[in-house]
Amino acid sequence: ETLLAAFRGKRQSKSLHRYPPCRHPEKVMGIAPHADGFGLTLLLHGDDTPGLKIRRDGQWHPVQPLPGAFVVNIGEILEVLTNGNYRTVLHRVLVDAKRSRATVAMFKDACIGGVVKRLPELGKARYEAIKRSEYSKGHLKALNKGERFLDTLEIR
Ligand SMILES: O=C(O)CCC(=O)C(=O)O
Ligand SMILES: [Fe+2]
Repeated sequence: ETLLAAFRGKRQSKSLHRYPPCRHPEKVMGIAPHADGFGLTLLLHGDDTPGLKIRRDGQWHPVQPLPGAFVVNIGEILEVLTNGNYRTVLHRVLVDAKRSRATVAMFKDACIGGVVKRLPELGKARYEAIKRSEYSKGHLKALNKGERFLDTLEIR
């Protein structure tokens, strides 16, 4: 219930992606590695061209497109809300040599009273609480450096 409340009434945004084919797919990157910066992402494939890869156990694994099905991505904010019980996943997009690819990503924001922090019932915080507005700045800055903002919020 408190988790639902963190999402209720928050902003929803979308990105439409189109990745044209490229004869030298190894030379370009569709989307560089990142973790999504909101609460939850729903990703819909518009075709069955592969391209999405997730990072797990030090390797990139392909995500098979399933037209009509959503790929659900845990955003960094959901990781903080759940105090690390749900983990965000680093992902990237490679382009295809012959086929174009189209996706729609929907991002749902979340926070508690304007702050990104763990749900109060989840015990000792594993991440620093941070104002939603400050979080955005930090996330963007980290993104540009190819780093994860979450790593700087983690309390060690
Ligand atoms: O197009 C995709 O498969 C992924 C898009 C994505 O990662 C994003 O918009 O954050
Ligand atoms: Fe993403």
